[in-house]
Amino acid sequence: MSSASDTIYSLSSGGLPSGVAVLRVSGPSASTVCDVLCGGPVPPRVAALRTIRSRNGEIIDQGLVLSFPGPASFTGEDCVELQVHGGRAVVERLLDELGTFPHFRHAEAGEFSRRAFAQGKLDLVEIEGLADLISAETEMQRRLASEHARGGVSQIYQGWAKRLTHARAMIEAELDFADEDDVPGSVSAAIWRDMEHLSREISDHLAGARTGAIIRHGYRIVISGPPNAGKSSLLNALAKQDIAIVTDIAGTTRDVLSVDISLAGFVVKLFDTAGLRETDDLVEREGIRRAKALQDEADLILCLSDAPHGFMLPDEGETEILRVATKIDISPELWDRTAADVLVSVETPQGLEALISAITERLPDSAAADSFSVPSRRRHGDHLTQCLAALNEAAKSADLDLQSEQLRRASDALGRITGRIDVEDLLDVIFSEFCIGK
Ligand SMILES: Nc1nc2c(ncn2[C@@H]2O[C@H](COP(=O)(O)OP(=O)(O)OP(=O)(O)O)[C@@H](O)[C@H]2O)c(=O)[nH]1
Ligand SMILES: [K+]
Ligand SMILES: [Mg+2]
Repeated sequence: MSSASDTIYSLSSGGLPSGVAVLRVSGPSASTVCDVLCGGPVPPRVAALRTIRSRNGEIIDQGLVLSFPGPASFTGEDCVELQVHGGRAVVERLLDELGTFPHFRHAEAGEFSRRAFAQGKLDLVEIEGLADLISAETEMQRRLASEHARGGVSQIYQGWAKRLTHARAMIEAELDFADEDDVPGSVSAAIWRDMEHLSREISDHLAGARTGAIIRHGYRIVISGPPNAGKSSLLNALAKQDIAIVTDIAGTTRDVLSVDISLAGFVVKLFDTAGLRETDDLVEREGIRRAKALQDEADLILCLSDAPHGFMLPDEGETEILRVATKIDISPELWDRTAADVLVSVETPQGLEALISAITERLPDSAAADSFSVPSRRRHGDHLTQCLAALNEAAKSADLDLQSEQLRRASDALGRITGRIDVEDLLDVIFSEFCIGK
């Protein structure tokens, strides 16, 4: 049975063998590791070079020992870290040895972070940021994750929560003293002015959710157009890899093909799709259905055509579209300046740089100072939307009781983002994203 009173341990560094392996221990008995295996206590937060011996005095390894007495540690509990040689047998032996300590057990995935949350060292947004930081693969993902992990976004939410609490307190006061004349009406007016500002701030922040999603999940570009427009050829050219089959037979691509490329620090997901046309071929029809479905989820659609009047623009939807003229090596004279947004040929090749620039221009602006203070997850966006709805309800209502109740809802919604309230059901989901040792 896992219990919070256990002392937990695990390898916290990556795959073995490695130059150095870091083993982490956290819990009430962590410091006994220094006493029993490392020849005695070590000074807090200073690396101490020690010979590490088993209980029966056999030398296991020599390494650095660090002690972080709680609460000034990652988990908030007493922690000890052993930096040893990263050989499999060394690590195995040490883990075995730690397993023999009373009330010690191996940590579960994310358990160190979960303890940090339980001890109030980190809130949920910071923890999610940490999980993202560990899995970050692009520069933008790293910057987004870092902003969340270091508490920048939590600070914003805390500031908002404080203003909501203040507003509620003032309204409650007005309720309590409604019969008396000594609550100045201007207090209430000032509160509602601030709530209006708050509402706008939250809306602006919510508008950044798309940026957060693009950074985490990638910017989705669907390549579409009639058969033989050169879609697969363009995918291959942009990916600089021979991924999709290219032939002069119309209807070559049926399944959706996808490849990730990296652009200006973002993950860009390119999708090659079946050529759009009327057909009785069952397989091709399914491919076309999938192609159209994908357009709905796209951030950008590249509509390809090798003839000026051949563009098949989607009928509806708000997705941005770029008209890309293809194969312009064949008959460049067909194309006047307004017929397409970009002109390319994969043969010569030409126009690919211009196409890449046009795509890059449409990526979120990473230069703005607050580009990374955006909601990074769906759950944040959902709670913020609830918060905003309650706030707007409160502002509309003339009844003090209702105003107070709606403001309470608004701050509860904020509290759920950082995990201050009512998130028990969420915890397993969030911490399961972690690897063991974090
Ligand atoms: N000259 C020239 N030919 C091209 C160019 N791009 C593609 N082609 C040719 O056009 C034909 C069709 O290209 P694909 O890339 O298979 O076209 P597609 O749009 O994926 O076709 P489907 O998958 O069948 O819908 C192939 O024979 C390509 O070699 C280009 O820039 N210049
Ligand atoms: K083809
Ligand atoms: Mg194709």
